[in-house]
Amino acid sequence: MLTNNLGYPRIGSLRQLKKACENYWAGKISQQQLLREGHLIKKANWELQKELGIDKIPSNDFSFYDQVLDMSLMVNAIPERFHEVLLKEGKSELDLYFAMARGYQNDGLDIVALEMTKWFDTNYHYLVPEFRKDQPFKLFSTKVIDEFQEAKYEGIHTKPVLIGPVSYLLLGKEKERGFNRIDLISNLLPVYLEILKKLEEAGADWIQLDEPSLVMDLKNDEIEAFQVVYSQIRKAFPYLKILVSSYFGSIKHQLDWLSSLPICALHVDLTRGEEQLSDVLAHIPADITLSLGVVDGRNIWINDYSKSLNLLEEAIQQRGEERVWISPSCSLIHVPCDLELETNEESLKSEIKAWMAFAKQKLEELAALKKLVTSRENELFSRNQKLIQARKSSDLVHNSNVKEEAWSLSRGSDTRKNPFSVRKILQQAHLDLPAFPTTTIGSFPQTKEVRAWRLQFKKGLLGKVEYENLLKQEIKETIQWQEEVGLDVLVHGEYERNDMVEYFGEKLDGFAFTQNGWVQSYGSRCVKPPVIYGDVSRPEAMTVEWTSFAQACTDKLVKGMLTGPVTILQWSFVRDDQPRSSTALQIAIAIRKEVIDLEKAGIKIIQIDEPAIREGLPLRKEEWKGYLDWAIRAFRISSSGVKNQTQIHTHMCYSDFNDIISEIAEMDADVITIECSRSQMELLDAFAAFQYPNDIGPGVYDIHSPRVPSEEEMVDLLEKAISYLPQENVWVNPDCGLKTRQWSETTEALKRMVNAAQQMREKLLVN
Ligand SMILES: CN1c2c(nc(N)[nH]c2=O)NC[C@@H]1CNc1ccc(C(=O)N[C@@H](CCC(=O)N[C@@H](CCC(=O)N[C@@H](CCC(=O)O)C(=O)O)C(=O)O)C(=O)O)cc1
Ligand SMILES: N[C@@H](CCS)C(=O)O
Ligand SMILES: [Zn+2]
Repeated sequence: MLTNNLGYPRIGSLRQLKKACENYWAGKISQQQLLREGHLIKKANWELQKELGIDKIPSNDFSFYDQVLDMSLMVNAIPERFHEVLLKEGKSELDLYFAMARGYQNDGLDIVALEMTKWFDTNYHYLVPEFRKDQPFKLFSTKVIDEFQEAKYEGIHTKPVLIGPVSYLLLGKEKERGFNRIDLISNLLPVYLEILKKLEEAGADWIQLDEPSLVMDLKNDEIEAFQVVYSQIRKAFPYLKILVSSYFGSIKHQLDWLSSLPICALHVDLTRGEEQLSDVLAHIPADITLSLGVVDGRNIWINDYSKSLNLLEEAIQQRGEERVWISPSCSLIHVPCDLELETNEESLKSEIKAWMAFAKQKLEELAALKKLVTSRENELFSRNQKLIQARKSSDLVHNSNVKEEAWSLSRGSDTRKNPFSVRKILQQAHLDLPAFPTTTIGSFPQTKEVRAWRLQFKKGLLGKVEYENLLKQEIKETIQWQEEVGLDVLVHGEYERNDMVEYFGEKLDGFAFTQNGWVQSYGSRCVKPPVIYGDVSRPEAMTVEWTSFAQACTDKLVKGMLTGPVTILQWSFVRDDQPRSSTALQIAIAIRKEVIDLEKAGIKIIQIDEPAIREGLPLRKEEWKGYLDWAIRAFRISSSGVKNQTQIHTHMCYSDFNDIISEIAEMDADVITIECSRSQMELLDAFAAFQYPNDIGPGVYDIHSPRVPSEEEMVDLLEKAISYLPQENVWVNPDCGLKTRQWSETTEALKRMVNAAQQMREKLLVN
């Protein structure tokens, strides 16, 4: 029986890739140095996997920015606006690649980046391929072949990984009307065939084609595309072994037609739909190898060997050891690299650490399971089972007061005192805001200085009072600056937060956090998801002091800034010993208390960010209702403890709301700010069609790109916005927080944004 890995984290265990990319973008290192750093990470990953005894080691799982963007470059899906980059002196394929990811504002060019969106239900973001009618494809980037050769040169025979052609098309977007992107399959397939030919010539035997769209609801023409693609591949390459890999859910609903797909191996995610195994065994022909994803690639808890071995044994009995592989459920890019780097008892108690496994430890688990399949009479097994039992009964996990509070929550705790129409009038009187009120989403640039102060504080090199005074000075200056620019609703800037989820994780009981547990979120940006191990409660106020300080610096309104329960849940590693809904409820109660305390402290506007509500949506529609019921209720519980006059904002980004607009309306936030600029306000279609009643701030400034939009662009976007929405409901704001931007970009962009709002007021004779 073989062990099979689908993908390994590519950021480097100390985030070497982040640092190298950012240095390259800043012109501090050469392209050669960047490529060298990439090579070192790949080499280290391949060697580690070999050392740990992984039989099928992936290549092309590395990426300098994003694996979907890599595919777009491979098949030459490069929108025309980027073509000029290569004509500029000294610009290479890699510069073109980064231009597509980040936009390009240089050498007299001003090019908007590709759109970015969530990778299925994860906190990873990919760059959306753009498709046009009858679009031709051709082989452009040979990265997959180069990386196979690179590994071969290091003495490692790898299994190249590509996103399968059907999922690649489904992940993209039609950029003009009158066609369906799946119809491009006949143009795309020849490029895949050409690549497979080159890989075969280079000596590859197994190829992994990731088709995560298999876990979604597929239309007939999409199923037909699967059938055409894989039979053509088999016809062209009778000796190449194709592993089709599904993940993030069950494929039970596809088995009727999947059973006749001419492939050599199929990967299934048994951590999400363990019950599918018996159906898979019954439907998938016995000569097809099954790669069983028994080790959770989305969470950090140790594997329960007893449970995994039961599944593996069921499969082995049916089709023999040689036709069963042991795998993580999906690529390991969604978990941090190495638990051994966690040595701080204060943030992660050793008792809890013993229940956890990161990417490296998960590979060790695969190797252990391979050993244990022959016999459980082994120290590895008994030690594992002891830890599983210890976690179940640990006092660290259970808090009866918290459970009691959740059970006894009074009826009506999830409803504001009056409907929005009443609240709007009261809030207008209370807040006295102009038409097209301007605001920002919360964070201001997290400069090197701010991060360095925090690092020094954490290392004990800076005292608490000194650290807090530095942050207060920063807040004071930010407030003054916002007043000067003329923004209407100010924010304190979130300087005290390392991250909008990790910060709350550090303040709440029931959470542990890591020193080095980085996971890629997009490009060079990483997060350290906190670990929810036990019942959640709020020992003390978390943001009141900072917000009150900011409010004391100005007569203008300062908006309190919180992260919502669903987002805290979604962006943490969660408990797997109770339903997500129970954990969400506990967090909601904690946030509700914070909202009430902010109101008591005189804060009149409070924003509860919920960018991950859409991301948490189950991948299959039939499961949506169950999720939305508890997720929306959690938000409502967190936000409904305040008076009518207190204005509740929420914020969402990277999401398409078309299909959940009525639930978004049920959240009943007084104002919702959303990301809209890259998609040119397309998202507002849904709000308009639904006649969304509350206020909306459609983002007019794409904060993911260093590019500064012009005032005219923002006016254009606002004009578009009021063609969808009643103008009295429209707010003016960027797409998201500004923590990743430089001050120079922020200053210019926000001045232009305030001017754009003023232009709208003048044009429409409102104030
Ligand atoms: C809004 N988004 C968020 C998502 N998920 C989150 N958990 N948080 C989010 O804000 N998902 C959707 C979107 C987009 N995603 C991201 C994700 C990450 C960032 C981001 O800016 N990340 C920062 C890291 C933030 C952080 O924790 N910083 C630490 C500093 C740690 C550090 O690097 N220290 C250095 C020393 C300081 C220095 O010299 O820079 C060191 O130790 O060497 C902190 O502030 O304390 C990133 O840089 O990747 C944005 C959007
Ligand atoms: N308040 C947060 C929201 C990010 S989604 C910020 O401004 O960074
Ligand atoms: Zn956001």
